[in-house]
Amino acid sequence: MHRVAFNEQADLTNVVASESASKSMLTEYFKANQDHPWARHILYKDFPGSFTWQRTKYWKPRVERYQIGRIVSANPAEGERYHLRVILNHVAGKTSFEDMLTVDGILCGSFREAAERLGLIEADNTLDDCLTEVEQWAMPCSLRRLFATILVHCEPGDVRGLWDRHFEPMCDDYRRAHKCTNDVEKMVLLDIRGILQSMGKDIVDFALPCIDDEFDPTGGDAREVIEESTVEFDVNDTKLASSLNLEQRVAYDEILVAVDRSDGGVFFVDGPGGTGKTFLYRALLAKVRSKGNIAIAIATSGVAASIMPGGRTAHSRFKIPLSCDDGASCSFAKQSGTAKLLRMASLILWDEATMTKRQAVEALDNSMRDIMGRRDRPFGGKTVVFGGDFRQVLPVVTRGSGGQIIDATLRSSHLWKGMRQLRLVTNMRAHNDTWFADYLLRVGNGTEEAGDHGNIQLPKDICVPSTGEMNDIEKLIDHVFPSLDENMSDPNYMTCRAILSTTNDNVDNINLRMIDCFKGEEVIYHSFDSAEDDPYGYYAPEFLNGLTPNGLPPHALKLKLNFPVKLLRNIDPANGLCNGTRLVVRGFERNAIDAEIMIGQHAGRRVFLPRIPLCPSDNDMFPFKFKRKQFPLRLSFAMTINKAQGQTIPIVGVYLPNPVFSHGQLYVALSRATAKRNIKILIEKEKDKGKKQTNKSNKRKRPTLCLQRTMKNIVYKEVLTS
Ligand SMILES: Nc1ncnc2c1ncn2[C@@H]1O[C@H](COP(=O)(O)OP(=O)(O)OP(=O)(O)O)[C@@H](O)[C@H]1O
Repeated sequence: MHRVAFNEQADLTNVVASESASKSMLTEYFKANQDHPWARHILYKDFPGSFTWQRTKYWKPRVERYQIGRIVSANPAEGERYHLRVILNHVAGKTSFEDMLTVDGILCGSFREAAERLGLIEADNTLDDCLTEVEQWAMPCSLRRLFATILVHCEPGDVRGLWDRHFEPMCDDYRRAHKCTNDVEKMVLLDIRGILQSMGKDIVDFALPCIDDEFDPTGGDAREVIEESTVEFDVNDTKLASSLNLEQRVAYDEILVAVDRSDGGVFFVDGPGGTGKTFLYRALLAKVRSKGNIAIAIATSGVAASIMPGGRTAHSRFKIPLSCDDGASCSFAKQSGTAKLLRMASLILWDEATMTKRQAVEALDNSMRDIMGRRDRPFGGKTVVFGGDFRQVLPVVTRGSGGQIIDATLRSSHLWKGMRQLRLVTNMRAHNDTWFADYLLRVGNGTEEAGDHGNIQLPKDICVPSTGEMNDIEKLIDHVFPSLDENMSDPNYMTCRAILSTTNDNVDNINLRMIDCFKGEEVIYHSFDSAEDDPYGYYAPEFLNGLTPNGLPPHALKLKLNFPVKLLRNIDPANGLCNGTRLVVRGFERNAIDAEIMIGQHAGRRVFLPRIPLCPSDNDMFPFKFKRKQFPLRLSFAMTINKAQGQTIPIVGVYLPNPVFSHGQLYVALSRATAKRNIKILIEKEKDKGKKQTNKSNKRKRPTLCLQRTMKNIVYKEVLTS
């Protein structure tokens, strides 16, 4: 498959028969791979970096000078030529066309089939394959959950076909106990309906068989009420009340008095990181729920929600508009299930409220006054408890000034004055290291003495020392992940450690290094990318493959067994699968990933994830609508500081190649640790940054890095003063 240039007058038979015509850059690339085993890891497009193309038609190993290569383009409409190119762009070391067509020992009939088998282009039946692969060894209940996930997140075209083809494996457990096929079908449908409801969807929106009302055990109750009234409370949590410290006890008693009186009350539990706010919430939730009453636990972020029993994000539970202005309301009606739930609830508990925009809280207040018919009482006279720490990260206001951020906080709300303040002051996370606890508080309050450039001094023993013998990042990695080889399959080892940094780029940098440190076979999942509104194919697939906007997984997702990963979407918040949930990879299929939840009340649960279509959250990022079909996962050896808020991480590394840039970031990073000895921080600075380039050749020199012991500490004091 190559082009031949020949003279107009030449005899075509001779042209075709000539040795020169049988050679092309591609056939000689195959030959070079046969002759030079060391070249077999080099992709075709990168070949000119190591070889030069000779006039006499062969690739000669390059002696010096690096060169960038180029590969002729092919449009998807060109069929086989395009698919050949897709394989060349992703697979190195091929030695013949036949070798290119051979995948897992099977000779494919076309490059399209080979690319499909390699997972480089999307097959027509990936969703069917996903279910079939998981059917081999998953329990029917896990299959039903995967089926519901596919309905909600994968945009299946033929829902009824999927149902028909996969019904049998989904009903295995029910069939063993029931003879009647009709009954079995209704039971499977009811289970799927429940799962869909927990994902915020209604089964009637999907082309599935109807459920007879006589089979409906819910008796027509609103799903929101059923969900919350059936949240199981951990019996151990009911015992937490006896180990509350004095400040927690005062708060606990005062809130419960308000709940028992049913006459309302709005509280704000104010405590620096680690003072046991979440511990207190668990005790409160268990107490109220153990009496058969409804306590709604919500949090601003998915991660914080997944730590609380029965926790949901505030936006999903109360249908708060994602961007709401002053005077907004939640988008549920007075007769809706959400309104019914709110009227029935004895307690509403909102964690990490300091991270939410005040307008979201005001929207809930507005709606509650309405549905309770008590416009004069905050939250319509319900007992509502907010909690958080203004020393930590505040609401995100895109490109907002300090003033705009402060104005967006709950503290600037008209509701703030009416909130009864309950203060926690004892750091229970670092209670064995009082020096560290005091130091953290000074950092959080902005009272730690700052030097000339507004930087604060970090304790010498928490900074990675620079010895010049080893790469400094590797020293940080060694501190956080010691003896990785022996511990890589231990979920406890993985759960209690992470490296934190400010930006996604820094985090990706660390995660990529960790891939090589981790033993085991690497599996690469490639995404299927498209520009939705580009019918003429102006945006080439490899251009789209090169994009990795915030919040999306990479085109080539590299995984190994037991890798820690984090979820990038709210797949099923009610069952612990929120944006930010930490998981461990336990198994691979071509179209499904088996993972185990690492933290929160659902820790230990196994879930199957399909590839799902994902779009960037910022619609204006590109001049086209970018869509990536990929597993919604990123590695989580390292994560951003903002994502770590709310989590206790006993062994923490902090990587700061550039200064922190927002209020509370340094404090959140440091305060995840339980003691000074469990945290290491690496602050790099370019040595000659700011100095003028004197190099005459004007070549950019590789920057030399030096380690620092000082760091900027951004604290908006206005938000901390009462
Ligand atoms: N009364 C207590 N007895 C024993 N341990 C406690 C108590 N209160 C809190 N802890 C422990 O202290 C640690 C920090 O508590 P918790 O996560 O509740 O703090 P937090 O205020 O929610 O922190 P953050 O603001 O960082 O989310 C946890 O490991 C928790 O189990």
